[in-house]
Amino acid sequence: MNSLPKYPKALIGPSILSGDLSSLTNECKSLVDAGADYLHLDVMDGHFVPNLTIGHPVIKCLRKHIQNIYFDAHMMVSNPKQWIESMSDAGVNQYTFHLESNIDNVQELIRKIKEANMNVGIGIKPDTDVKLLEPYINDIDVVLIMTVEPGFGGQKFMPDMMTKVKWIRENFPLMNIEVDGGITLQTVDKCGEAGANLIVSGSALIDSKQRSKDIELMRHSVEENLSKKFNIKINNNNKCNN
Ligand SMILES: O=C(CO)[C@@H](O)[C@H](O)COP(=O)(O)O
Repeated sequence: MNSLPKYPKALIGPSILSGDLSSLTNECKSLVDAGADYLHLDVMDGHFVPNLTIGHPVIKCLRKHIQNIYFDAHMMVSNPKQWIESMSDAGVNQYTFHLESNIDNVQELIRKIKEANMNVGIGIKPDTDVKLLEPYINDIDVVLIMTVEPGFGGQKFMPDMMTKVKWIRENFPLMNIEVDGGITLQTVDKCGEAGANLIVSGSALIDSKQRSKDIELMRHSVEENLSKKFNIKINNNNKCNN
């Protein structure tokens, strides 16, 4: 079984979007060596967002070179049902789709992702009401709160999104809450203070000259906040299992 830790832990998942995609394996290995807890893979289809990135053929090749890390696929695609089997076959551990994409039946989509042996995430864009997630939260593994408009790396963090994170942490205390977009050493504190525990950081970590230290600083900030504000205890085994 591919799993996240049972209780919310502070985990750092670098996004490879701003990395050197011509050397994806090396880029990912360097992030894993620097202490990444998981890798966040941004999949874009040019319809749901105005950008194109990588798909399952690339991820499948990547998986042949990197086995011991959890792959979190952020599916910024119009038809998330279409890619479930191929992403599972490519070695993806978590399939996060967007509530705003074309979905006939959300529960059926969740079921199909689980049947394909992947964890389920649901993401929402900045303009989407967090309460729309409520009917599904107990059936999924991760909620993804976008802190920028999806589509591009290097955008500015939207602090207003922290009210959504707080609402989820207060109402679903054990939920894995992932935040993504504009997260740096300057903005990560706000994420942990609001109750986020899964931190996606792209350009800040890719461009860093001290990735290992920055990953550690980000993790420490989130651990401190989770334990102080929400009494969520952390143990040392932080890795996600693949
Ligand atoms: O999903 C996305 C963008 O759509 C993100 O994963 C970004 O790639 C994060 O990059 P930074 O904002 O941290 O540079």
